[in-house]
Amino acid sequence: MGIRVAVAGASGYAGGELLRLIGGHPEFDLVAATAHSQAGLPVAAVHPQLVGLDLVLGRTDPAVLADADLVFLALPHGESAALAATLPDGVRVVDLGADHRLTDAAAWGRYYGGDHAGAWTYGLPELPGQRAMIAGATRVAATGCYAVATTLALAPLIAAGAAEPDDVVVVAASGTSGAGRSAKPHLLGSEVMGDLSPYKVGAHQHVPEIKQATGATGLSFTPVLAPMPRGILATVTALPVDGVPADPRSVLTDAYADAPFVHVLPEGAWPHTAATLGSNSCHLQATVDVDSGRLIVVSAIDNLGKGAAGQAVQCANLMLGLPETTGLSGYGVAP
Ligand SMILES: NC(=O)C1=CN([C@@H]2O[C@H](COP(=O)(O)OP(=O)(O)OC[C@H]3O[C@@H](n4cnc5c(N)ncnc54)[C@H](OP(=O)(O)O)[C@@H]3O)[C@@H](O)[C@H]2O)C=CC1
Ligand SMILES: CC(=O)N[C@@H](CCC(=O)OP(=O)(O)O)C(=O)O
Repeated sequence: MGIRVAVAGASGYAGGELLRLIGGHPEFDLVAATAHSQAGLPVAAVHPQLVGLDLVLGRTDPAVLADADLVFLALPHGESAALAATLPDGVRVVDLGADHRLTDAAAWGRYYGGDHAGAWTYGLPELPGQRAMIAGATRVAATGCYAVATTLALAPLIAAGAAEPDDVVVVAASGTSGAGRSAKPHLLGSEVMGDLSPYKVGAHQHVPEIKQATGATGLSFTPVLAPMPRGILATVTALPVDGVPADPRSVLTDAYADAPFVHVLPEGAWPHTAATLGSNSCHLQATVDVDSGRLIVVSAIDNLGKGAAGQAVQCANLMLGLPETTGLSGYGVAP
């Protein structure tokens, strides 16, 4: 018997990707997968890509989950905190939702509303010192999808004193699975195909999370919905400190020398989403804008991989004393 893991919210997009990764993980045994409106259905009826996984979705009930060694929560914002509070201390928990990411209660109230449940250990192993923090934690709040792509691009530049923290501009495009699987008119094929549309302009909930994770003090973030199922491409620009650009690419290369899933691409090669699909990788490239002198970093991830389920498994591996790469691939699926 391996390590007993359970997934709450298994009928959703992030939950489905978790089930796929757990199925290929050499140390994990899936003991429960739960849902809400779709409880009672076989997993393969909800996720046809998982045919052969003979399990019925249970109800999201603490009694079903408490028997696991580790529980992944892939629930809508606001649902994780109440459930997690009912799980025994001995059960490790990785929450893919936002409930426990922010340390600042005022920022939580401004962007999410309702009671602030308090912060857990932040689940981005590539931040300095964070790998050890995650390894010692029993509760981890995995990073938001846009926050993964942006933070991996920006945090080393601010930490190295290469980028001014007070004037950061990010424009990031996401595939539609980033919005979850529940039916919404603006996500219909007829609405999305052939279109690029900005949304939550000037008021996206990942702004306080990115500022917390990177040390940025002034951040303009514009998300764009893109006509593809998966992937995030974030373009991050910042002013160089004292107006003198350091080589941003070498700052990133040094920062991620020991990070198995972050790849600074060869000079001249630029990240694109298709190359990261199905992987737990983040692809980065950086340069200095010849006109404005701003530092530019482009970052690509699979929002359901490094942006959600892959990153959650990476954190779970660390919490359980396994190599962080166990059961995860840095290679994408193409074409
Ligand atoms: N999609 C993404 O790219 C990313 C998502 N995340 C986070 O992961 C979490 C899940 O996201 P995602 O998979 O996209 O969402 P989905 O909408 O695709 O799935 C939501 C899941 O939660 C269940 N659910 C819905 N309402 C309730 C409720 N009231 N109580 C308990 N369970 C409920 C659904 O069950 P049922 O279908 O049976 O109703 C389903 O299993 C969110 O917190 C999201 O922010 C994080 C990073 C990236
Ligand atoms: C395309 C789209 O709508 N994306 C969602 C991403 C949010 C998400 O998935 O939540 P976390 O990453 O915070 O968990 C949005 O912009 O709100």
